[in-house]
Amino acid sequence: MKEIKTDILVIGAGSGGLSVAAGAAQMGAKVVLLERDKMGGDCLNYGCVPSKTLIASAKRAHEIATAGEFGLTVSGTQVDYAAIKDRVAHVVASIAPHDSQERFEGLGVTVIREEGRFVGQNVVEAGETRITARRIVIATGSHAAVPPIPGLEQTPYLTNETLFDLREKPSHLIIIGGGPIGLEMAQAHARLGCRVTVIEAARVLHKDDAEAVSLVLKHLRADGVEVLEHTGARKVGGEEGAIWVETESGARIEGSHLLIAAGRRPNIDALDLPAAKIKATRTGITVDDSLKTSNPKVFAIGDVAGGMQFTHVAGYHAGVVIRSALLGLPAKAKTTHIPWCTYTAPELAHVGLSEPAARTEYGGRLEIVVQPMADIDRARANGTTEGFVKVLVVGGKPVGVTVVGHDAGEIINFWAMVLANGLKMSHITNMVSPYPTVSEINKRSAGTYFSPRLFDNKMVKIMVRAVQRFLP
Ligand SMILES: Cc1cc2nc3c(=O)[nH]c(=O)nc-3n(C[C@H](O)[C@H](O)[C@H](O)COP(=O)(O)OP(=O)(O)OC[C@H]3O[C@@H](n4cnc5c(N)ncnc54)[C@H](O)[C@@H]3O)c2cc1C
Ligand SMILES: NC(=O)c1ccc[n+]([C@@H]2O[C@H](COP(=O)([O-])OP(=O)(O)OC[C@H]3O[C@@H](n4cnc5c(N)ncnc54)[C@H](O)[C@@H]3O)[C@@H](O)[C@H]2O)c1
Repeated sequence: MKEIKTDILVIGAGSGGLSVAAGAAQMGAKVVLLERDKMGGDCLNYGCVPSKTLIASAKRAHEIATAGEFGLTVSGTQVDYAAIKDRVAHVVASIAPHDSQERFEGLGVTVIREEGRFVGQNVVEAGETRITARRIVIATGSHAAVPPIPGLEQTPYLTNETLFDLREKPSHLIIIGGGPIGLEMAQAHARLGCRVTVIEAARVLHKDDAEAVSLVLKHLRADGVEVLEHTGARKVGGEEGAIWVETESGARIEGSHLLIAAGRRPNIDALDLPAAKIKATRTGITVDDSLKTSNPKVFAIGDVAGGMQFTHVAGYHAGVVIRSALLGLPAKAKTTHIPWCTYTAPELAHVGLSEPAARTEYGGRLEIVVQPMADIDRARANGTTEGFVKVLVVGGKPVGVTVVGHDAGEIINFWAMVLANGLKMSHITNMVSPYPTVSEINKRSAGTYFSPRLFDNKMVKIMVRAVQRFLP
């Protein structure tokens, strides 16, 4: 067995692990990085990148199908599902060099392509190598949770790890789970000409603003997606190409393919966490707000830590750990300024408190501003008038924002900046937005907030009359 001593050992070369490894190595630390599968983790290989690339094809298909509204006649469009998957693979391959073993070795990281397993409090074995580290960062991510539905184990099904390799277009895709994965893939497939049924045990996108979700649902249904809510899958069966699902409400759905998108489980089974006295639950490794596990020499970041499961959160966690493990500075991971976006059409994005949480916390002090997209001239020109920005304001400061509409994920960036820096609505009125842009909606939201204060205010009217009397 080969022995290595290092400053930092990172287990998992996905969004979180790669960011820690790159940062630590470039700041002069000795870094060892373990990866048991593909460099780049879920986001690059089985998650964000392939899903958003597939959505891009679906968006084109939809634009062509609705070109008539813009005075264009298009005929004879064919969907070549295999060619779309070729493009998905091509885009993944074009990003892969950034996450590659070669690039990281070039940064001075020792990359070992083996599975890591704890054999002591700060000792990990990976293949024929034993690594002893001053600090260890677990960034092993998550995998698709497969619910214990009778018959599922004997039935062929897809997960996010196999969906993007599928080359024959499903004639009828049944999806169990109406979270971000389920809905993004449902709409993309419907727009590519598949029949799609989503079975959701609770309500779809249950973490998001209910009013915004209902707009998303309206559009999904208009695209032909059948969405069954508040009913779980009771029984599943069938064979390749002929799958059936019975729901708790008694419906029987027959389709060609089944996608399981029913949440995530942390990748912890191979780690032998008890050997390092690290505590975990079903949802992830237990961490404090500095991302330390129950073993103070070991951190856990990203999906495996069981909190918000997004690439940008894994990257943010990496920064917190670098500050603490490398520079010895106090660092805490917060969540109130973390945005997210579900890339359906319309997109649905959020940052900060939800409306129910803000009501509980602030009661009567909460003010709500809703700015419709239809008031924005550029949205009219673009034909994307559906949607709104909803800002939850307390004492002049936004505490939560939901955006639903075209490019909501782009618009939420602005509000992420506002919340991260504790800016007020008055700061937003100071800016000037170029006309005509869709992002004008942000400034308009601040205008909508201040309008009643300015225009429905007796004192302002009295003051203006008085000033007008004395002005030369
Ligand atoms: C279909 C889909 C779409 C998504 N879309 C988005 C999106 O649009 N935006 C967004 O922000 N997030 C999205 N996500 C979530 C995002 O992919 C994850 O939050 C992100 O990848 C988590 O990063 P991570 O570093 O924690 O884990 P990962 O990126 O999964 O990396 C973990 C790595 O650890 C390796 N590993 C595991 N165990 C071991 C071990 N014992 N030893 C060595 N290596 C190990 C794994 O092989 C993997 O490479 C999506 C996820 C899915 C499934
Ligand atoms: N755009 C993005 O940023 C993006 C996209 C995809 C995924 N992600 C990340 O990946 C995570 C996982 O996504 P997800 O959609 O799998 O998870 P999720 O947990 O958000 O949604 C899973 C859904 O499946 C339902 N469900 C579970 N068991 C079921 C059953 N037996 N029958 C019917 N419904 C059932 C749940 O009620 C839930 O609504 C997300 O929470 C998010 O953090 C992000």
